[in-house]
Amino acid sequence: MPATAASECPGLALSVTDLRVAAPGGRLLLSLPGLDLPAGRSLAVRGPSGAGKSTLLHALAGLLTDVEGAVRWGETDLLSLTDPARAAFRRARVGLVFQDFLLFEELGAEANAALAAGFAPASQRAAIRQRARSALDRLGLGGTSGRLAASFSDGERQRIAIARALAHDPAVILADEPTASLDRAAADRLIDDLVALSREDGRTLVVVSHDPALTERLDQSVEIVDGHLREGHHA
Ligand SMILES: Nc1ncnc2c1ncn2[C@@H]1O[C@H](COP(=O)(O)OP(=O)(O)OP(=O)(O)O)[C@@H](O)[C@H]1O
Repeated sequence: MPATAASECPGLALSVTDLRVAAPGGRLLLSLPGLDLPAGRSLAVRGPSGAGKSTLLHALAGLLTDVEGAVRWGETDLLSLTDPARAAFRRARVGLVFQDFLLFEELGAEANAALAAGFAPASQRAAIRQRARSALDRLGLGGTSGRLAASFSDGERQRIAIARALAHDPAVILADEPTASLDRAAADRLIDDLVALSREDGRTLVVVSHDPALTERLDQSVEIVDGHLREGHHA
């Protein structure tokens, strides 16, 4: 499937310049002179354990405040925003799929996927619930009402987490090791789903992963080693 034409692309371009993240004690965790990703494209972030990959993803999400440099998504310079403005940007534009699934066990798939509806203005709730339902359908989890989150397999839980990230129609999806706890078959299905979110929907996708079956499917890849960047591109 060809990439969505740029004019129709709902994704946002990423531009990182001179990013520096330090631990509270002052140790430098990440130093990135520059990183660019066009709107609607996908980027794999690889590297050894402890290299700074999750730190980068958190910085791209605007979840770290003690950060120097610039992280721009489209026209928005994340680090220049106030905390509430950054949180509002994240809610509106960024879908997060992080390692621990953070599902509410006592709720079903749809209630988990549509969680954002509970915090959204009344006028947006129906649309969020509708998108959560259609994301679950698309990910093969439609018609599961009556089952609690606890009854789903790890692969299914990961897909519920993706449906939740999609429920507010984000321009950007950030995922941390989305296939880490899955068997090969479930991981491969999830990879197809993730790639389609970028290739077919035109969302910008950044995925931290050790899984070559995933990283090789994305448009670009970078390697982080000891807090520093090594860059490489797929054809
Ligand atoms: N708040 C913090 N205070 C001190 N050190 C931190 C903090 N957050 C992360 N680190 C350290 O920063 C380094 C990078 O961590 P990060 O989680 O980004 O690595 P990673 O590449 O995602 O590793 P993994 O593949 O194991 O998840 C690690 O040495 C970690 O211990």
